[in-house]
Amino acid sequence: MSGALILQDLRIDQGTTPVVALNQSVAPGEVLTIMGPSGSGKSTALSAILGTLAPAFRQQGRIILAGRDITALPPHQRRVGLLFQDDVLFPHLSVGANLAFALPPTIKGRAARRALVDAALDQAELSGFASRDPATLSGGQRARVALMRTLLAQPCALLLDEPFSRLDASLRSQIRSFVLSRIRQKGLAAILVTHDAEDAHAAGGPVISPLGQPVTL
Ligand SMILES: Nc1ncnc2c1ncn2[C@@H]1O[C@H](COP(=O)(O)OP(=O)(O)OP(=O)(O)O)[C@@H](O)[C@H]1O
Repeated sequence: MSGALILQDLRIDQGTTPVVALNQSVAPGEVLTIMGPSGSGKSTALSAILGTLAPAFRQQGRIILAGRDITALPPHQRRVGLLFQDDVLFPHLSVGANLAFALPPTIKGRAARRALVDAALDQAELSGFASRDPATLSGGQRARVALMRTLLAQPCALLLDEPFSRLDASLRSQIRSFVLSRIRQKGLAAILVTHDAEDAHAAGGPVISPLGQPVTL
């Protein structure tokens, strides 16, 4: 299911200091980029959307995803996926089992679950990798499996927290294109947090600070 992610006067304060102030609508398939110096509130904005904001902060405003007000929902009911730089696969599970673990429990039956895992591996150009040990994958292969695992949970929106920063330059642009093409193909509303102007440029959407000011690249 896809739909817009609407941050309606989302405001997060720490004491009397505003950390996040966003009034923004992200269309299906669009990527909003949030940039800013260390400590400026980028991760705080993502935590609020995920539903994991620390108690030290005060939150106001509403978060609407695909027509549903998710502001007060617990994280597992929000259908918001997260991809981050240290995304690790479970080392004791095969690649296929790592992917199957992410599938919603509503998808029943071994054959149906297996078919979805195989289709995800195909899309990641990793057909035949289901029984592989994650430790035997290259960095790029691991990054593609981590993305497919996030997508198999069938999120409506995808948050990307510096997801490419551990990859070297050539792999970075390859994985970035792969991630962006999946976002467009699935029509996911996405928010990218990055320090990298090239990432922001490739994302193609608006670029703003956690306080909602436009950022010039
Ligand atoms: N759990 C917490 N409890 C209290 N204050 C916090 C907590 N997490 C972050 N902060 C503070 O909130 C502010 C925003 O932090 P945040 O992590 O959102 O910044 P950031 O832009 O993501 O930084 P970085 O680029 O370094 O990851 C900072 O002043 C930080 O010290």
